[in-house]
Amino acid sequence: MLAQRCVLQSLRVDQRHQLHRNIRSLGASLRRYSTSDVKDVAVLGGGITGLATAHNLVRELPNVKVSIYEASPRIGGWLLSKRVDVPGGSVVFEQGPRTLRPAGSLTTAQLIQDLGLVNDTIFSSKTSPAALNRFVYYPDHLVRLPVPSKNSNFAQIIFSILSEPLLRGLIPPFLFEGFTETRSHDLQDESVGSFISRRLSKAVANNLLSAMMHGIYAGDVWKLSIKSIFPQLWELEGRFGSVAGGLLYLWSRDGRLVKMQDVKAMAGVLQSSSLNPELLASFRSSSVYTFKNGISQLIDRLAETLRQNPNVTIKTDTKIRAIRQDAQHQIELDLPDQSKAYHSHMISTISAQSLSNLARRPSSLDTPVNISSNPESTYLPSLRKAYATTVQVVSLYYSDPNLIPYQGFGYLIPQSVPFEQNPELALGVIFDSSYSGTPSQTPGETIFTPASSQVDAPTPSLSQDTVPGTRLTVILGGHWWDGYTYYPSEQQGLELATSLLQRHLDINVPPTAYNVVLQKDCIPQYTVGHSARMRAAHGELKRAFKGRLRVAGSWYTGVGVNDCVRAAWSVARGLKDGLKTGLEEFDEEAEPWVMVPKNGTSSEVKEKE
Ligand SMILES: C=Cc1c2[nH]c(c1C)Cc1[nH]c(c(CCC(=O)O)c1C)Cc1[nH]c(c(C)c1CCC(=O)O)Cc1[nH]c(c(C)c1C=C)C2
Repeated sequence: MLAQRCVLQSLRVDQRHQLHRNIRSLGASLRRYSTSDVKDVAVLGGGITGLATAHNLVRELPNVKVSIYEASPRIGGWLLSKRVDVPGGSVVFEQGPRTLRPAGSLTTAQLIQDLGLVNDTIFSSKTSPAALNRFVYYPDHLVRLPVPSKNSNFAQIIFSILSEPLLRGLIPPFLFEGFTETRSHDLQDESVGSFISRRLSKAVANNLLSAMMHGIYAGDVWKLSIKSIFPQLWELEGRFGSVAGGLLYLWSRDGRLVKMQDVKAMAGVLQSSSLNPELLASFRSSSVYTFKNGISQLIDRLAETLRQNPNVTIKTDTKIRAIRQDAQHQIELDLPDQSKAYHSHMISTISAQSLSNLARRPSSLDTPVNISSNPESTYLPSLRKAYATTVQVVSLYYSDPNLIPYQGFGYLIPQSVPFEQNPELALGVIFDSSYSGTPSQTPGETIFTPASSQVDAPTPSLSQDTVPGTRLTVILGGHWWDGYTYYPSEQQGLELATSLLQRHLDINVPPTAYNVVLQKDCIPQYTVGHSARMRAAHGELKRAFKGRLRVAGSWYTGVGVNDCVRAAWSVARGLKDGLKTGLEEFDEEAEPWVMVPKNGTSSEVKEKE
């Protein structure tokens, strides 16, 4: 409550009035919209967003029936961990996301607490190698990114900035950013690469930002949208003429820039949550976390809890063929066995393109049409061009715990690395042993010791693997494979990964165990124009489905697991509050940015007019 009051106090008078006007108009729409209209909700998609949406629905609206429709035989989507037997024990191979970030993710914290997973959570402290040691491969060796911390050796930082081709020449663009020309008013969006080249330099875009885009989106820095991916940077340039000028201004006021709707969401979370202070303290002191049996533990526990609820049905192997609204405004679904199902509301968490395909106009239902070439055939044409990158995830376990001389989360390979150094078209390598806990040989004994006095060992008591060793993941493909119709086989993927590791890390022994998986179309790409397309989709959803069909998930408001859990929370709450589509943040009338105190509790921030 204190944090909420401080956030509200930090708003300008006119912003506070605007917030009160919004609350009044929300109250008015609530009077028109009764939650008794929400009787039974279909959730399309059984990945993390779908399951978390169902969880929040039964929490918020306990009398409502929820049916989850999943096209494949298993639930969980991209979150999948596999425990594999190896000599002397077992190790966990992740096939998709593997860690979660605690920063700014109260809704995920609440979910973990609700599911009773706190004691199975492995936290990596902010001073662990996983947090401090980040490497980029450039041009033919690993470079540790200088991260200033209280124990930093500044002489070493200066030396690496001067001697490393990756970092040399980095300082002048940052020093002069404040003096570069501001964008023209007509520019509505541009690529991350183009923005960074304009404000800093092309080398920073190609060498550093492209590596970062590989690690998050497996995407192309020259296609991803600055406005969607780094909205604060875009806003700072727009407001203050330069990012540095804006940051300086915020720093001098001890504030940060956030979207008004995030302030409201935060206030909502704080109001409705009952977070355990110990869990909050663990969140504050860690950089990433995962679970003892891998990230799938979140899915397994969610599914178990949902299955125990008599109001929830999970239908796997059920591929919906079409969606429409019937004469009574109910959502009508065409099921695979030619029968129909009716629901008062539906929340779609499947891919934007699949949804656009399902929401076809009646005239186009009997004839097979290609929606990407005929926008008129769907009610949701703005979603039809969305696409995602495909990656191959090659997980490897070696029984030697001292196989590599590096400790850290792993390394990323930027777009600028020449083909001869990356003929495998790899995006990066993750050192999974860095965040997954330390297996004990005998109870209480830890295997690893920190590489230097700068770092702490990971939590010794919890560990994913039951035997010591080195676990690595090589990620191949991403945007390099855009337009491919053929991908490497499992055997080829293994060969590509091991040849890369031999060249980059001098690993010359075969892995003790491995797992190769192709994740087709797994990371949605927020390319230039994403926010404009989403704004149009918001209008299309409102017009065609009048609040009965809403969307959530990685295709819209953030690709991370935390983003999906947050979207699930807000779409479920929105159903209770009568909001319309799940894409409200793209609405033309969405509130602007506001400045709030840095920690939500510091002194009041006064904004310059
Ligand atoms: C399967 C490959 C994936 C790559 N990116 C993602 C996946 C699933 C999605 C993703 N990765 C990160 C984020 C940011 C926010 C978050 O939820 O943590 C997202 C949406 C960051 C990240 N990337 C890697 C790690 C270990 C992390 C988390 C921890 C951290 O930042 O410290 C590694 C990594 N992911 C990919 C590659 C190529 C890669 C290489 C080292 C692609």
